[in-house]
Amino acid sequence: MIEFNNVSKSFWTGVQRKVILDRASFRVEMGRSLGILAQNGTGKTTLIQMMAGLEKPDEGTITRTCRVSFPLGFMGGVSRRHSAHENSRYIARLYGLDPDYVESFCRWVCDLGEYFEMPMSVYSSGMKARFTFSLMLALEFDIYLIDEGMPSTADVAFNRKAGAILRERLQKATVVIVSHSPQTIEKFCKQAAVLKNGRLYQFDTLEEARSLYDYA
Ligand SMILES: Nc1ncnc2c1ncn2[C@@H]1O[C@H](COP(=O)(O)OP(=O)(O)OP(=O)(O)O)[C@@H](O)[C@H]1O
Repeated sequence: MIEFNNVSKSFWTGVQRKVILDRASFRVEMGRSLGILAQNGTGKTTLIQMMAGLEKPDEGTITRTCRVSFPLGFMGGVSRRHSAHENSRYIARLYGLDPDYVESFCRWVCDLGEYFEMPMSVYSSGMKARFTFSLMLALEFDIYLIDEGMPSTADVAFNRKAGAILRERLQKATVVIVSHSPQTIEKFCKQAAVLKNGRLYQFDTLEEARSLYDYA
C-alpha cells in the first residue's frame, strides 16, 4: 500500500506558486491497479516521484508498506559510463538478486545487440528507455510505477514484447500509471483517478474519471 496523508507539494517559479498537491489524502491498495489522468504540466512526474520516494512532500506524510519500484524511465542508480551488461549485474547485487538472471532477462527483453556491452552514454534515448524498462521488469516489486505508459520507443517488436511481459506481471503485481491519455490507462487499469487543482479524485471506473477529466 502507498498512503498519502494530507500531502502538499508546490514549486515556486519566481513568479507564482505552482501547486501540485494541496493537502491530498489517498491510498493505492495492493491488487488494485490505478490509472491517474492528468493534463500535461499538472504534476504527473512529480506525483509518481513522490510515490517512489524520490521527491519529498512539503507537508504531510507518504507511507509505503510494500516494495515500490522506481518510476519507469528513471535513470538514477544507472551509470552512463558502464554498459547495460555491467549495470544490470550491479543493480541485481544491490537488490540481492542473481546477477546472471537479471543480466540475461534484460539482454533478452531490451534486445540491444552489441550495444548491451557498450557504455550507456552512447545509447539513443529509445535504447536507454528499453534498458531501464527491462531492468524494472527484472526486479521484483509489489507496485510498479509508470510515467506516461510505455517507454517512448518506436520499436514495435519491443513495445509488443514489453507490453506482454508487463501485463503478465500485473496478474500478481499492482501498477500505478500517470498519463494524460485515457487510452494508455485503459490498457492496464480498471480503477482511475484524476489529478486536478492539487487534488486527486478517485473513481471506481475509468468512465467516471473520464467524465471529470473531459469536463476540464
Ligand atoms: N523544481 C521545480 N521548480 C519549479 N517548477 C517545477 C519544478 N519541477 C516541476 N516544476 C513544474 O511543476 C509542474 C509539474 O511538473 P511535472 O513534471 O510533475 O508535470 P507533468 O504533468 O509530468 O508534465 P509533462 O506532462 O509536461 O511531463 C510543471 O509546470 C513544471 O514546470
